[in-house]
Amino acid sequence: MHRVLVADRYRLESPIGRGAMGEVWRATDEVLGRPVAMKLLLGDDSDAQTAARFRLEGQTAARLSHPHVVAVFDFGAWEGRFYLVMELVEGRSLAQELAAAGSLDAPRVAAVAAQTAAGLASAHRQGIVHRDIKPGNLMADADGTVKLGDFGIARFVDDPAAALTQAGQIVGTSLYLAPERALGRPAGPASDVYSLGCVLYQLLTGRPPFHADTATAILYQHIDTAPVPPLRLGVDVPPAFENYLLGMLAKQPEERPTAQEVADWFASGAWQGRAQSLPAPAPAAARSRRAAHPQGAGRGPATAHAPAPAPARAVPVAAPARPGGPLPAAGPLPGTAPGSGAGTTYALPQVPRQGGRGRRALPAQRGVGGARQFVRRRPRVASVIAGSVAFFAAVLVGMALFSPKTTTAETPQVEIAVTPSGPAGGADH
Ligand SMILES: Nc1ncnc2c1ncn2[C@@H]1O[C@H](COP(=O)(O)OP(=O)(O)OP(=O)(O)O)[C@@H](O)[C@H]1O
Repeated sequence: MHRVLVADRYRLESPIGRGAMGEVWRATDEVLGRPVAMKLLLGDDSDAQTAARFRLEGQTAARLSHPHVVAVFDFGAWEGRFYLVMELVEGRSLAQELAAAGSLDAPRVAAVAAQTAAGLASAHRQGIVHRDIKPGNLMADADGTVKLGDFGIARFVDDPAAALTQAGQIVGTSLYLAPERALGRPAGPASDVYSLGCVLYQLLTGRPPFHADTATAILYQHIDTAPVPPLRLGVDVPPAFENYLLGMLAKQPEERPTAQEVADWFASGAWQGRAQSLPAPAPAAARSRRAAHPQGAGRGPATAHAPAPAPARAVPVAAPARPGGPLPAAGPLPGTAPGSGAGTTYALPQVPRQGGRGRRALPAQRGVGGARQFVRRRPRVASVIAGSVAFFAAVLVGMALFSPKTTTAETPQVEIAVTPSGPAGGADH
């Protein structure tokens, strides 16, 4: 295969690596006389679905032209194998960078955030969701410029027919999968922002926000566990950076910033800021407008924002973790009200939005309405609590009515079995 000429034009020089769908080669475009990267679909994987996904990767990426997206030059078939010709990124992926360094410092991660989010925003403006943001798909060239590649499982937001995955199958890596996708809902631009948040968290701390022995356990954590703030892990990161990152990891898609907002915020240098004050609730009009576009699809190009973020909401914090120690066990998000003393609260800095768009306040901030919101978001938890209360009441009434006149020491013990309850709609992976 070495020094082979593909399609009478591309001379294969040396292998770069191999992924799930194909092998990537360093090659030379002999017509234009420039180095390129060529992905060749693996011979033994060339079923119709894989070939369709491979073609879609080329067509999707070819629609994008952005300094932080790997450019696609050509696509074709040669000797029964599909190939994709791309811009050659002379460097290494962030997965490799991470493996070599363990973790990256805050300025480097902020640069990665700004650049990747800018590339992502350009895809979102085209109606394209990447769906597979992970360190291996972020490539850094020799001067550290990051480019987003591998649109292999991207699909157009507004084209459900383009779904090339089998029904019920969640494509993507569970470590970076947004909660809504773990629940089997479609991916939207906000899902990419969540995945990027997971990647940034991993770059900063050396570990993804959630990890467990099984993909299912990880999915549950994405749905219902608050990430441990990086500062609690002993990571040297400015509080404003941490707050914003936790906002990208919000469980509700509509509470996350858009990719363009992420790009602008990190590029502005606001991440170097200090602690935020407690948030003010967003205006009702802004909330309803936000809810009308939960995934951010169909928005026009995002606008530039002022560098200083305004706090918008508090982020519940998980139990303290020992720096460098294991993550706390999975558990439900605490509904801790700000200032309740049950845990530190963090304010999410909010980039001002054009037209006064704002982020929703957390239930705890909305007083009585917060309880209603909690019940709406956690129907199973609420029904388990209600059921347990009713059960206890029935037991007490029964004991009062039917128990013989005995002393406390003679009263038989009542055992109550609590049935564990998980999130609805858990997905197979
Ligand atoms: N345009 C490119 N320039 C330079 N290296 C590239 C380019 N595209 C991919 N690579 C490298 O080639 C290797 C294989 O990439 P590929 O996209 O096929 O798989 P992957 O992203 O590692 O895994 P998967 O596709 O299974 O998610 C990776 O090391 C990647 O960094």
